[in-house]
Amino acid sequence: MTSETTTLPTSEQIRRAPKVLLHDHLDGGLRPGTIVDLARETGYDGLPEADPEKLGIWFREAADSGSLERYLETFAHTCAVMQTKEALQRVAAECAEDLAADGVVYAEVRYAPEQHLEQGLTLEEVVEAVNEGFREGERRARENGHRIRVGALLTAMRHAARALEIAELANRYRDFGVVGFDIAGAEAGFPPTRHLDAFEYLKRENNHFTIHAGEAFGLPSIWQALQWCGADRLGHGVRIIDDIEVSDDGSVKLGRLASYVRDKRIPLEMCPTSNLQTGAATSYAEHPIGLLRRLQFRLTVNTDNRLMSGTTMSREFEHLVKTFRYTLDDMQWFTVNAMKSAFIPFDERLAMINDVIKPGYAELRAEWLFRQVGTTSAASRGSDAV
Ligand SMILES: O=c1[nH]cnc2c1ncn2[C@H]1C[C@H](O)[C@@H](CO)O1
Ligand SMILES: [Zn+2]
Repeated sequence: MTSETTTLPTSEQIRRAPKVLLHDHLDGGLRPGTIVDLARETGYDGLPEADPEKLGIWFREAADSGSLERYLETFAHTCAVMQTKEALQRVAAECAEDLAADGVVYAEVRYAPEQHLEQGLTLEEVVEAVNEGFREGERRARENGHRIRVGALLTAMRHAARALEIAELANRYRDFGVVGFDIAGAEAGFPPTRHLDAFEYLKRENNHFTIHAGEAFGLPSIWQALQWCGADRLGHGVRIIDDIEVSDDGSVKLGRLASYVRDKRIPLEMCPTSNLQTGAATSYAEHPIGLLRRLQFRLTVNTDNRLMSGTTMSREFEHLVKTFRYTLDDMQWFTVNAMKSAFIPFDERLAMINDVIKPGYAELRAEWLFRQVGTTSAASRGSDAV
């Protein structure tokens, strides 16, 4: 049988397929050329390279250290050039444009407002500048024939002590471009319960949050994020694999925490390339996404930091297609999972799934029907064609 359900999608199809991105850092996705421009405009002289191409390579290599802590050091340069309203607007607009050009139809992009106050902006000014940038990027994308909707997630840094303040900020801008909250930064030594007050506040406000957990630290971090803090989703969560036993005969046994995560349909924001760089996984082939997909966890595919990982949503899917032979059906499964797990209202998620995602994949799946037949004669093809 020949149909798109059995053949692998091409790079072009992967790019055109509607995609949903839940885990992408604004300060981890700048265009290298923009960093160079902004450094010149704002007088930042700390960049390790002045040439955009070399700078892009520098970020990828510096982030390729095998350690989350060293990976995070590279953000000093991106945050350094994101300290004015104009810079934040430009970076946010380009982010929306780049995602849309890559076929992303819905994205939740996160950043830590507290990291953009060095030149006197207030937290509110930061949020409003980024929101304006996203709206501008959505407009420009539309002019170029793409449709995208971008929501912001406000991140608090886990080594700092401003989580409650940032959670309040997220709540205040809830109907104005901000769809949720997150904590990020070094995981080992900074358990999510340090910020329990922020999570309890958001729960009382019926608001949504995700927590980076189970990336550089294992099960205790995931357990705390879910059972103490009440996270709606897990940023990464790959280490849940530590609670799953695969025997030599192929049988699989889930521990209590892994069972809970699967039974409760807790969304896992998988970021394969980022995990290879920080040492959370050793190769695409051995990335837990393969097993977790087979076990039907609620998995989503994400970029984390497009600049540091030299990646895009399409590239992440290309790696998965090549490694696990995922089809368009698999891509749709990941995409519907992501849309179900988004922080916008249910009716909007449903409309995105039914009116944008499913028709988009259906169109791609139907392409083989319209492929032009060659000049081969019926005789040379044999007589058993149906
Ligand atoms: O993968 C990550 N794990 C933990 N923290 C991260 C990761 N990627 C980026 N961050 C941090 C660095 C950024 O400055 C911050 C806000 O986007 O979030
Ligand atoms: Zn992240």
